[in-house]
Amino acid sequence: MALLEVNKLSKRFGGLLAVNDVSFHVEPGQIKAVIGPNGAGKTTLFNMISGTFPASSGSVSFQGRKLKRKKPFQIASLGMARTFQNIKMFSGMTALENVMVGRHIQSHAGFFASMFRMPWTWKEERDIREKSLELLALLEIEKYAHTEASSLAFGQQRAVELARALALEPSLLLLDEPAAGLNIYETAEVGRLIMKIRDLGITVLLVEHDMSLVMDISDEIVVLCFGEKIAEDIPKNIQQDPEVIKIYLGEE
Ligand SMILES: Nc1ncnc2c1ncn2[C@@H]1O[C@H](COP(=O)(O)OP(=O)(O)OP(=O)(O)O)[C@@H](O)[C@H]1O
Repeated sequence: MALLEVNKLSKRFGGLLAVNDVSFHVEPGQIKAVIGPNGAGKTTLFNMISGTFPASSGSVSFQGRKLKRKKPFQIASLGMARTFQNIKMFSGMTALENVMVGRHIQSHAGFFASMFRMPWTWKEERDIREKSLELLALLEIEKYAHTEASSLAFGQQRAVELARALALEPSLLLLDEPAAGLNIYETAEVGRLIMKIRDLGITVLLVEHDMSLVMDISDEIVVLCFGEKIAEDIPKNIQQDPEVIKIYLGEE
């Protein structure tokens, strides 16, 4: 069974059909990418999958369950975490605290009880701290655990963001332009981290403009153009697809 099924999904904004009848599957353990020129509908598609806004028609199923009318936090608690195009660190908080916030969302005690340090939350707090440090180590940024997150280099902030998303213990990770704002070295690093995350058994769906990253790490690619899916294949075939070449060269 597919982990995620996108079935005839459409989104209309007034007279504009931003996503038009798009269907695809994401299989467990895959890295799947959605690409397409500016305005192709990639972010709109992501927002419908993660519950940011409802689809005009069509459906999304996750782990065999339809997600209709579920709010983003409900979808996240089912095991689908996402990151955003613009990195959003909690200001005034260290890298570790940023990850701990992600973990608190799914803790028993709840965010407020933990904030006020109720006695019954102490053990849970210690566990959350330990698990968050493990995630920082996994993403190779443990030495920045106690540095204010917003003062880190972009590539390191991206890694903190990935750790914070992993703190939800997702089975599917949605990444919205993970290489946005990164230089080529940081992009290569993020690519390596994404593959490391996949190797832990976490499925990844990403939207990305950086073609070398997409071609390097994806198992399969969906190409959108003016809201429609025009191709879906392995990277080697996408690179040779005449229609895909035309829209990218046309864009240049
Ligand atoms: N909230 C909205 N209201 C009206 N139109 C919108 C809205 N969000 C997106 N659009 C339009 O829908 C189309 C698809 O936009 P979307 O942001 O999904 O594309 P994209 O592929 O993510 O583009 P980019 O690569 O530039 O981020 C565009 O024409 C955009 O102007």
